[in-house]
This record gives sequence, C-alpha cells and structure tokens, in this order.
Amino acid sequence: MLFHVRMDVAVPRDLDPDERATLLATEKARALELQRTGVWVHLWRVVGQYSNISVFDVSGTDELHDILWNLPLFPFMTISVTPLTEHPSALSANP
Ligand SMILES: O=C(O)C[C@H]1C=CC(=O)O1
Repeated sequence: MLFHVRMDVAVPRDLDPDERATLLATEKARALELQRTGVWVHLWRVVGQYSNISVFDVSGTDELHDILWNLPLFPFMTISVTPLTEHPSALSANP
C-alpha cells in the first residue's frame, strides 16, 4: 500500500548541538536504509520549510505506524498520513 506522508520538523532551538548533530545523523542513516529497502519510495523537501513530503510503500497501516513511530526525529515531528490508491486515469491503470 502506498501512503503520502508529510513530516513537519521542529527540533527545539536549545537542544545541545552535539545531540542535535547525532540525532540528525541517525535520522539520515535510517532514512537512507528505508529508501534502499524500497519502503521509503520518495523523499522531497518542501521548499522554504523544515518539512518533507514522502511516499511509503508498506504492507499496511501497522507497518507504516511502526516505521514512523521509531524514526529518531519522531518526537520532534508533526506527521500527517494520506492513504493512496490508483487513479483510474493514470497510465498505470490504462496500459
Ligand atoms: O529532514 C527531514 O525532513 C526529516 C527527516 C526525514 C528524513 C531525514 O533525514 O530527516
């Protein structure tokens, strides 16, 4: 199942700089790992915002919840999820 996910990030400004650097490096490593396994299909920065628009390809809501809940940045993100299905006018639906 495909899900459109928006993540708005708000890391506290007073977070220790070393902690912040470690947190972001850990998040990046996890994001790369999930992209390499094909689960995190798209990852785009929203222009001018500390936000991303992503597409995940997972077995269902439980897997997506588990992935998002365990992201290192999860405590500092507001996340919105939209389930996707094939559009009847998409090329993929009209071979
Ligand atoms: O920067 C972000 O948008 C938040 C998060 C998503 C991937 C990553 O490396 O960090």
